[in-house]
Amino acid sequence: MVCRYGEDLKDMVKQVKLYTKNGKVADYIPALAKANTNDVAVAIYDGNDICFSEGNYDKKFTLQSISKVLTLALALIDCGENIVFNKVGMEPTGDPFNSIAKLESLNPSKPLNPMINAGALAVSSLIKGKTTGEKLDRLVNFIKKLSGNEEISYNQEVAQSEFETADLNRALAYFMKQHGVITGDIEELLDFYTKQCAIEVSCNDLARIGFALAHEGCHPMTKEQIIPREIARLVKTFMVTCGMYNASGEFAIRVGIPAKSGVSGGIVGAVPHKIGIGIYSPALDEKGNSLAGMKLLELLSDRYQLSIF
Ligand SMILES: NC(=O)CC[C@H](N)C(=O)O
Repeated sequence: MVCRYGEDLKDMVKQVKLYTKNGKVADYIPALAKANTNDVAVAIYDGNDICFSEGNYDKKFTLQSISKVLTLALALIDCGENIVFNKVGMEPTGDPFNSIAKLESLNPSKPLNPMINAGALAVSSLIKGKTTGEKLDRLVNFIKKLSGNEEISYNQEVAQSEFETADLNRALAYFMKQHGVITGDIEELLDFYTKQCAIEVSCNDLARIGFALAHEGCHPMTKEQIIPREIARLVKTFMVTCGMYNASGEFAIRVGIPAKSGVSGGIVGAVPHKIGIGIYSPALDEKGNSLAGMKLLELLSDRYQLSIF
């Protein structure tokens, strides 16, 4: 395939593969420990139904924290800004993604933003649906539309593995219930949250999701407005300020692309009005971001002047 990014991507993937040696796959969710540390894959979508891909770009992995961007968009569609931001704030934390510290020290104890686990749990509790199954179906359908992939579903083994070991997330959720941030049954919420995190995608899917976000929530083919413009703008802003957890500041300086990572090693990037990027490389740094993935985004940003700043 003759393309603008083709040869460059090959070189870049080769370069960043070295970084995988310095990272570790997440193992606090036991099923994630099976990932192959050396994997690096990337896909870029420019809206012309041509995906420039390199590495094992069709390999499936779970969304993990990337799902937080999508549940935020859906909760905003479902409930509107007032209700959502009554439960969760808009400020970066500077703390690890699963930290409980600020929940206790702040008054009221509402989570600082929707990209940390506490905030994401509060947001997930707002998704409309009578049962966990109904909520999950709505979320999966939303992701099917954004990615244009009808096959999207969740990985039961990863969901179960996280559900059985998610005691820190349980603690966050019970703490917030005690303080009136969350209402409803916490085990049901954990069931939904761990399934949402276990939704599987490939780099190609992520690149298409990134593209839709980059183009104000509009589907490139059908031109359907899947996410209202204002919500797409809001979500991308959170990706810039909080998308890489407590590495978001440095990432904004070095890369400058609205992006969201997950502990499976995935990253979605949305370059406004240009391209969507999907990356998979499960070797993580100590903050839980894909090492080779972040380096690859830095190379891409430099090479094609993709920083929004
Ligand atoms: N940073 C992440 O990707 C975290 C997501 C993971 N499911 C958790 O809640 O711990």
